[in-house]
Amino acid sequence: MAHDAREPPLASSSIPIIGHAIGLARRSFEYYVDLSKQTNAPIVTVSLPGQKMYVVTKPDLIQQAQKQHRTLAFPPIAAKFATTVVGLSKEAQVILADNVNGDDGDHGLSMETYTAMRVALKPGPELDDMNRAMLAEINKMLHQLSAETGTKLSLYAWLQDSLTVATTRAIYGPMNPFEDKEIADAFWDFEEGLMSIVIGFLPSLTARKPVAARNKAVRAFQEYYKNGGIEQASAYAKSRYEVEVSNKFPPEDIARSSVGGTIALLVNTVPGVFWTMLHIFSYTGLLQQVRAEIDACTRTSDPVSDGDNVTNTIDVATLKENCPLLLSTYHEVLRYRTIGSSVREVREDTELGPFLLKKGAMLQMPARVIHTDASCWGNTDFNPSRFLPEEKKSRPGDICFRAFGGGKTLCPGRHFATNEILAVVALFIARFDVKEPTGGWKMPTTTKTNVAAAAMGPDNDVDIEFMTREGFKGISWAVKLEASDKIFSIVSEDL
Ligand code: HEM
Repeated sequence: MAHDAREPPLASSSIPIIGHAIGLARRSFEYYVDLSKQTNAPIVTVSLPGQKMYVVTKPDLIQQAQKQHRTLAFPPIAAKFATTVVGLSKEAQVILADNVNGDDGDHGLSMETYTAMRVALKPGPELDDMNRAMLAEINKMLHQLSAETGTKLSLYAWLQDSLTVATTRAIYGPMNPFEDKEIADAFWDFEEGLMSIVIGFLPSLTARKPVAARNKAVRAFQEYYKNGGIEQASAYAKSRYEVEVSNKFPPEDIARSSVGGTIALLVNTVPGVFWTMLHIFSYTGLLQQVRAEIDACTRTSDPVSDGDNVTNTIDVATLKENCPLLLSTYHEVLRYRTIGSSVREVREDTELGPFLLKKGAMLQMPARVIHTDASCWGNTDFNPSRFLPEEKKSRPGDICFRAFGGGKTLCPGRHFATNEILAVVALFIARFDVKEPTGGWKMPTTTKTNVAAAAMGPDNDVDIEFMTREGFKGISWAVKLEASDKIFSIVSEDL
């Protein structure tokens, strides 16, 4: 592949033509880190069979790339990815392609969907309603655990099953298709085989299992819409649906797009809770400190004025104001455990700083490279105190934190996800004691992580043994959220 001297320096490979493709297949998200160490340049050119790719390795250059969103564009890639992953019809592809990148204004399915999602997910009454519905489900899911004596649990499997129902019920309402365990399992079979659908030459042959699982979930969504399930859904689901109907998206494609949309809802939140819990359990002394913060903002009902039953109430808004170590730990888990790469298509020859990017190439901005860069973070070992307000002053700019991407495509679900993760973690820690496994905690490896995800996935589950905390037996628990007018500023754009 021709290389202009003004393009970013070429990353070398010992095996010609396919060397980088092999590296990516073998090392997954760590390959970008290998490349950045090997070249020590702010951006490198990586030659893949049939595709030129640039990998940005420094946050300043990422900021510049984000500002050029017309020529370094995300929506065209998202549209192609969605088309393949959920199997959109030809008719739907034409509708989606119309003004896909917003070059002719804000009209069209692509642009209107982004706007609808951002509006419904921004802090305010609509998001509060969705969060409250989600928190009520989370409280039920923890209630079902109530363990007076030692109980064993496979942590990841439990989180995946429970959060799938809790989250999707909050989004799709009481007729939510994922209430049916078969549909929930079909969704996760589809998600597990997602990359084989993307890479497959003829997915219906080469990715049979995930395609069949996806189609099962699609049929369940078709039934849901036919039976009017959307009428009782959240503002988020309703506004997406209304945009699709007004753009004349065919009904089957609306169901397909809903299966695709559920990926964003679930795939990063489940590992987000899993890793936050494991890091808190395993880091010496952290569980006790975080628990003391949570206990201090748990309200216990007064048996005289509130009745005989003692109820402990946790307010997520209070947690976010009064538990700095819990928040710092969550923030650090995201730094340490996210890998998401913001991807852009180079739509015309574009200058990025002193470099020339060629039309047709793909631009990757992997969070993992920035999150493991010692020039941003100093010592990059896991440090739960890193994001405490007092520590923050001695850290470089927040542009180094890339867990939710940034710029125009900054994750609009970050507030919803943050509330969900903090609520599950806080309620679990407040209610239960966890027994340290014989031989200590072992963090699962993450080599099988789906590279399209934003968070690492564990290669194996972790079995935990837990029981109700001493002195907390027979207590009822409630979780609530006062109006979230004070948001937790997790990325520099929120400040
Ligand atoms: C811990 C959980 C989550 C993480 C780590 C995460 C991370 C990300 C990342 C890295 C991006 C790409 C940003 C870019 O390209 O610059 C993204 C985009 C997106 N996320 Fe999330 N996300 C999470 C949860 C959620 C949830 C719960 C929702 C929905 C309620 C959601 C909805 C979206 C959407 C719609 C986009 C596309 C935005 C656009 O293209 O404008 N995410 N997310």
